[in-house]
Amino acid sequence: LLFIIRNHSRTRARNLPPGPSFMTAIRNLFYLSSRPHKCLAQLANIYGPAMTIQLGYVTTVVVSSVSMAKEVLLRNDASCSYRNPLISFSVLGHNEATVAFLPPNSYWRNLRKICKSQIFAGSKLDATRGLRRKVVQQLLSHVQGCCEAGVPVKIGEAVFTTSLNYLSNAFFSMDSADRCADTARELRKLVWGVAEVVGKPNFADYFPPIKFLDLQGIERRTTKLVGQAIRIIDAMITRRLQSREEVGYVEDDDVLGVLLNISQDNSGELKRSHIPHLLLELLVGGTDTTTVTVEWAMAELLHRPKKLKKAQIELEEVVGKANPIEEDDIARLPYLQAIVKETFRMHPPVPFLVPRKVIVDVELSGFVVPKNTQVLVNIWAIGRDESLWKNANVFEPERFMGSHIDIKGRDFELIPFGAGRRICPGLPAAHRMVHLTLGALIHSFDWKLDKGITPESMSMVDKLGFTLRKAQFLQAVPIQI
Ligand code: HEM
Repeated sequence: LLFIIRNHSRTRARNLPPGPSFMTAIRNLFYLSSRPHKCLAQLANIYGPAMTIQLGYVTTVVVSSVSMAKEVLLRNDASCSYRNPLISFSVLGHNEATVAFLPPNSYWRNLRKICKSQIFAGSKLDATRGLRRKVVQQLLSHVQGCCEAGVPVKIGEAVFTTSLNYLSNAFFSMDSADRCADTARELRKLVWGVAEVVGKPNFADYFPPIKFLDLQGIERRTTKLVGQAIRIIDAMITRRLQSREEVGYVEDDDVLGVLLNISQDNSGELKRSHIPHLLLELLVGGTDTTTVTVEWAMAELLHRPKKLKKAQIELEEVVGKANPIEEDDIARLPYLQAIVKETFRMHPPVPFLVPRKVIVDVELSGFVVPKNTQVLVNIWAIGRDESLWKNANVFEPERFMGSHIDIKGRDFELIPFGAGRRICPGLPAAHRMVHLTLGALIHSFDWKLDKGITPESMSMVDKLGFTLRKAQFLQAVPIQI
């Protein structure tokens, strides 16, 4: 109860956006903790597109419309670009070394610049095209194995492995098939574990006086997992530095090599001790988001098999039956692109963006949002807004055919990667990976649901953890085309 209502009456006194009463907040307590995106969207229908809700000690303003999202992310981008470092992300100094939780200061700008120019620039991604081709080929081999054995594929698990293989290859030249296999397996377990534990709502975030009790054990578990992951990455750094010393020069143009070079040039752009945290952040942030997108897209296509057929026909016509899909094909596959956009509209992996915080009083359409307020942009609600999208709850990729709407942060009806200065830096990599993986899965195989499940009976319920996942993971049976 404390989680929801503390200071409720005090907040009413200020010129804050309206919000639910004490009793409504209590009635919604259970719902709020399990499916907050939906609960807050329903409350926004009553209180309006800017709404105040008291979460324990944290006054929170939730915005749920295109015009209010523009107020936050465009007009007031500078003042709304701070973060509220959650306990899970602050263990072992993680928040001081990572892009997502630093305040928008000069060090954060350095890290963004490094991401933009050294990791996710078009030329860098072009250079790692072969890596993505390879890991997607490994995924298809796994699916082929399941196909021959007649067993279903756990789509989320398989795509998680693929995304992580790609990132760890690009970051550390680590191939799970080679001698580093043990380290790769260990890292996989840890990245999965970190995403699990940081996705749990931690009451202590909203009620700091009980933080020291760590009642849910989240701080303890995160510290353990993050600590183990950092040690593994640190060991890789030590090995890399040793081989640089021994050999004098090693061919290490992977991300780790590039980051080490930057940290050694004494410009202060990047601290050496921050490299493991930064790499861990990118691994965790990049893997789960891409995975749930592909899993939801596959789920929607199995839920509506005619759309799956239509996508397969497009792939056959553009790519050719006997050819594997390549990244260059994506631009010539408008229906595949429409499927991905429609998936982002209905199932944005990060439905509130990463929570923002204002550090000065900010005026939003006549309301005053006082300093230290947390600001959530409910992009799930925007994606389901019937005034923007006809039949908003129906998966209809056709709505994007011939539409100018893009996902790059300019069209506020669809901002799965956020917008403004905090927009996701991994967007270019995610764009390639999601289209390539999904395209390959449906181009190489036909799919049916597991025994006893029909398109009509399959569950499409979601659950919010670190990302917005399917509550029941998707299993599907591949069929040779
Ligand atoms: C489908 C895939 C992805 C989605 C939907 C997604 C979505 C998001 C969103 C909504 C934000 C917050 C933006 C805001 O506050 O306005 C974000 C931030 C971020 N994302 Fe992604 N992301 C994806 C993939 C990736 C990948 C592949 C990486 C890196 C490998 C990555 C790294 C980051 C980082 C470092 C931030 C923090 C940026 C900052 O605070 O300045 N993301 N992402």
